[in-house]
Amino acid sequence: MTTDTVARIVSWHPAPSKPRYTPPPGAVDAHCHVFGPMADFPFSAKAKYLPGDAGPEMLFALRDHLGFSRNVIVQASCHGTDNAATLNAIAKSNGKARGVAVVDPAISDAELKALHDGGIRGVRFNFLKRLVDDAPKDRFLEVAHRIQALGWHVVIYFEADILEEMLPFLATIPTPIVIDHMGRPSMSQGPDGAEITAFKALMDSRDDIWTKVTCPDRLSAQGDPWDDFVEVVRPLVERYSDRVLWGTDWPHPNMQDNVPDDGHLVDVIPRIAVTPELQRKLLVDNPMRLYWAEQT
Ligand SMILES: O=C(O)c1cc(C(=O)O)oc(=O)c1
Repeated sequence: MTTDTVARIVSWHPAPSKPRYTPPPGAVDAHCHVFGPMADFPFSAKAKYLPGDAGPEMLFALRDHLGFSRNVIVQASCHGTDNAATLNAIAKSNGKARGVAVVDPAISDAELKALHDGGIRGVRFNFLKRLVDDAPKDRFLEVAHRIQALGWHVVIYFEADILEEMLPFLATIPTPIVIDHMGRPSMSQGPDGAEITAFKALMDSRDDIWTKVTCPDRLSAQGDPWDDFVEVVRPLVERYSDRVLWGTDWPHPNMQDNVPDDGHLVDVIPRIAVTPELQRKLLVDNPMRLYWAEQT
């Protein structure tokens, strides 16, 4: 993408409301991103969108505004396999952020170790054709084997229509797996719909598959306050209470036509995790086990 001719996209709310719900102390926003700033951290030549700057200062201000304590920063596709922007944000967080990288499968062991020292605890494999040009399963599998020694996990982003064909690949991954946005099931099919049922079967196939119960704004067919999402996701949070993570998804890549209010996203939490215990697991215990294991 040539960065001098394309308008830069703003996909986040200019002034998110203050949530009514107060997260428990130590709550982790376990899925968010940073974009740039571009002058310091240019976007990938292969990026499928060109966002405005949404750097660490903005992310940490939002964290505080929403009542969270920590962030897990997931390398956004617009930065390709150069994790410098993500590492920069982690370095500026005073220990309050860790990250998930996207790597070139040819990465050296020394480079992986440097990512670990910079706060990375997982790698992301992205299978969305609108975001990446290729997703080589055989090479991803090699990476998954190599990160085992570091105690990392893999984060996988795919859509419900390819769940079936992903199953053999997922079964061979030797590390814990985190599925982004539940593999994007249809919410309009309801809590017993075919797509969420297939997803639960995947969750049942291994006890080390986790998921992010994120993105009502992306997945709901109804819009804010996303009642269809709540109806489908609440049973999931109860059934897999030790393997669910929550995040804002800020700055909401590609959501410029349907920008969510982050305060409203936080107010979904007590509707999908209906007891203080479920909320503590979702927001504190679970993400701490995956990302700050040495402190648990
Ligand atoms: O659905 C998306 O457009 C999207 C994109 C990215 C990314 O560009 O990395 O990350 C996400 O979590 C979601």
